[in-house]
Amino acid sequence: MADIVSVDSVVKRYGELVALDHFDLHIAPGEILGLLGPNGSGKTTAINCMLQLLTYDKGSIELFGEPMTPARYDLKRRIGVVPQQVAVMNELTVRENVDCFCSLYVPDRKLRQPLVEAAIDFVGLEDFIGFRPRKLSGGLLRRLNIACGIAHRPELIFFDEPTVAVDPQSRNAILRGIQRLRDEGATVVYTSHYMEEVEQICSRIVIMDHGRVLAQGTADELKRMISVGERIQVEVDRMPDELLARLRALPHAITIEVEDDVLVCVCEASPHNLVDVLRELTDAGVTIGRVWSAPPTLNDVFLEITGRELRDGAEAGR
Ligand SMILES: Nc1ncnc2c1ncn2[C@@H]1O[C@H](COP(=O)(O)OP(=O)(O)OP(=O)(O)O)[C@@H](O)[C@H]1O
Repeated sequence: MADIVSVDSVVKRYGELVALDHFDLHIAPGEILGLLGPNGSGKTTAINCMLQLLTYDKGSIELFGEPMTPARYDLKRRIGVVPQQVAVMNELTVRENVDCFCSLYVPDRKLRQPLVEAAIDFVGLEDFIGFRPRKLSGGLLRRLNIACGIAHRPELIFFDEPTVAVDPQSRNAILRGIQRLRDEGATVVYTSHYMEEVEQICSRIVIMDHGRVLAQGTADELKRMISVGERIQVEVDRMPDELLARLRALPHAITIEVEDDVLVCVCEASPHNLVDVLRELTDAGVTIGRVWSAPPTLNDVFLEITGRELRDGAEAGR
């Protein structure tokens, strides 16, 4: 089937700054595509170019197999946007807000009414229909933002960091909702700083930085692209320097550190890593507590591919 989104070699400059540098993106129908990148990597710029909210300098963008231009209202009607900043009208109630956004696409009030009800049910705001936004918690506001973006039943939906500053219950409701939208036939572009969310719901992930695509694939494919194969952690009572040196000389060791009496060994993939580490520890007479071994995370992928943490300092505490 033809791609729903085809972005080819798009260049977007803000003065001297190249925000998109020959950016490519192809999305098949029914995908939940995770667009991952550190702050300032160009995610929002890419989305805004696709939506024609920004002009770009070079390249081409097709949506639903048609060239996307600012005047293609027929295509825009088939798209839903849930922006990063909550964008609702404070003087309107929850129901009026959803109705107002939906009316931009569905002018007929009779046709609109069931769509508005369905969107409110979808995000679980039935008990709040008469509330004005300032009476809603951060999580409920985000859910209202989503209802406003999806009420007209778009085929392609952009979620730009929809779970920032959201309580865990609302976050889970939002993630389940996105999966349901996909199950009902929508294609989704999802940007987030939270890798566990991306891993949970996205069928494919694109990692970008400096306006370029650095890697793409399923979470498992991305994990196989990097050198890290395993992270072994062992509780130890002590760690003599010469033992640390021996561990660092093991054939597949990448980094060996001790953090709060836990030895953390990041290794390349090999069937013998755990046996090798434990043998060195027992030979040295170190007392061993709990032992964990885990495959690489998307964070490892991100770090190795971009050289940067996905979360910046302000958000790392979440
Ligand atoms: N209107 C603008 N004028 C000038 N530079 C801009 C403008 N908007 C964005 N930029 C710059 O373009 C680059 C890409 O920004 P963009 O907002 O697309 O990144 P992002 O990946 O969405 O970041 P974040 O995760 O923080 O939302 C950044 O260096 C940013 O400072």
